[in-house]
Amino acid sequence: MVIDLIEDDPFMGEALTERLHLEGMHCRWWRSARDVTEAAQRDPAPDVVISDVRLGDGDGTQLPQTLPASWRSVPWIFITGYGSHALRETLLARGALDFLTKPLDMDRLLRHLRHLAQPGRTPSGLGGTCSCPLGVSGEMRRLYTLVQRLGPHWQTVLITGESGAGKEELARCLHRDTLGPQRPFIAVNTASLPESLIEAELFGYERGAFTGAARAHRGLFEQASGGTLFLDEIGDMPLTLQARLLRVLQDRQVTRLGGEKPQQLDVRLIFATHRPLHEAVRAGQFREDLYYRINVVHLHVPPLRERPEDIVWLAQRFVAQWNEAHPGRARRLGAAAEAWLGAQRWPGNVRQLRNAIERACLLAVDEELDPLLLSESVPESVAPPPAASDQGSDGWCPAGHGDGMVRLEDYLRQQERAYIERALAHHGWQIGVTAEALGISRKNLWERMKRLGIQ
Ligand SMILES: Nc1ncnc2c1ncn2[C@@H]1O[C@H](COP(=O)(O)OP(=O)(O)OP(=O)(O)O)[C@@H](O)[C@H]1O
Repeated sequence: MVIDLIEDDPFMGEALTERLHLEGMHCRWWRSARDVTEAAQRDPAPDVVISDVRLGDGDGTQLPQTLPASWRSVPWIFITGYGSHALRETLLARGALDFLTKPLDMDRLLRHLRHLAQPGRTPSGLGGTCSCPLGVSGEMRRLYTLVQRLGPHWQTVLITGESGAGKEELARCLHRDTLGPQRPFIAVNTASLPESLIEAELFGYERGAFTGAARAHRGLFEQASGGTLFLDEIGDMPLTLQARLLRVLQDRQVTRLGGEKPQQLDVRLIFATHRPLHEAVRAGQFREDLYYRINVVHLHVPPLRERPEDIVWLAQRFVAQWNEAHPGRARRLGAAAEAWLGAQRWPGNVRQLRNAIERACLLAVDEELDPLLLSESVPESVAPPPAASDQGSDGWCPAGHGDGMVRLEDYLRQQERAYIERALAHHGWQIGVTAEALGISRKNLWERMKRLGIQ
């Protein structure tokens, strides 16, 4: 993998190139906007660009626009000593992979580079005006490209992905971008409705169709007419209803319960499930004919842990949403909080991340969110509960100063030690494998173990 570094500060440039060479990466260093512009006329584009924002002879953020298109289509990471939240948002929205402030979080930079170097990854770049509302990772941008290609014509779409990964968010995005926000979007969780009610809710009923049907009721198919009906948890739908749904898909008509006149169906149906449907088919819990019928256009939302570039981007969005809804109680993520967020696996996906941010925003005393506060919102976080002997009187915090708090450095050191020990145990104390899993070099792991007293 070829990395191009654009950096006018000689110390920073030298330190970075040396470090990347030590990590076994090939890095070319351009000291000015002019140098890289000349290089771009004669050399092929690298695999990734790391660029300073303020260059002696130009603005690094404008540089991509002046370079050939092939240079814009690779990932760009911006680094700066003068970070602003607004600039960060703008660059990420434009498609930058990340925006790092100096002093650089080297581990985070290396994580990105190693991730990009993995075989089979198709990184995406700045794409000019491209702005993906789903995330900044290559995976989410690819999904968004698919959404745009689908256009308004497809009538049936299947979305799969773990719970909380963003299936409904994708469905809403598909609806907005291809049918338009003014059309109806109706979401229904088929697993949350009692079996006896689902049919009446979906198909509607005529007056007197059953005891208690005092007046006619428009079903969800009718209510979503001209727009989208999003049917969530389709894998848990009862078999009897599956048969009825299949008929709807075949005839594209719906009839109210107790009614006689079928109505033409003018609705896009988006089905979603967190269950592997083919397994449900094999287990006899899902009709095979229905499976083939709905599995024409299939979009898969990867879990958050498989697209770590999205974590901080999403977190920033949630903080920005909080700030908008709570004027005068501004919150912001500092480098420590971002590093902590990026190190989590988020088994509950984006929903869990959103909840953690909202809770921390609510409970925070200071503007900058404390990683400790965030970790309390994530019970499955890498942070193990402190040993009983370490707990303060209220049981949540290691004893330190008189107020029950410990210094942040001590807390982070404790977390780092526990995480590395856990990783080592998981990988049978094999240094090489553990270092690779943690995204650091063997040497780096040895150094950390020595510093943290891990034997
Ligand atoms: N790309 C995204 N941008 C902003 N918010 C998102 C994104 N993806 C998910 N979310 C938020 O995360 C939460 C969970 O997302 P969503 O409901 O779409 O997940 P899901 O996969 O449909 O979950 P489930 O299977 O449990 O229904 C929601 O609050 C949603 O707004």
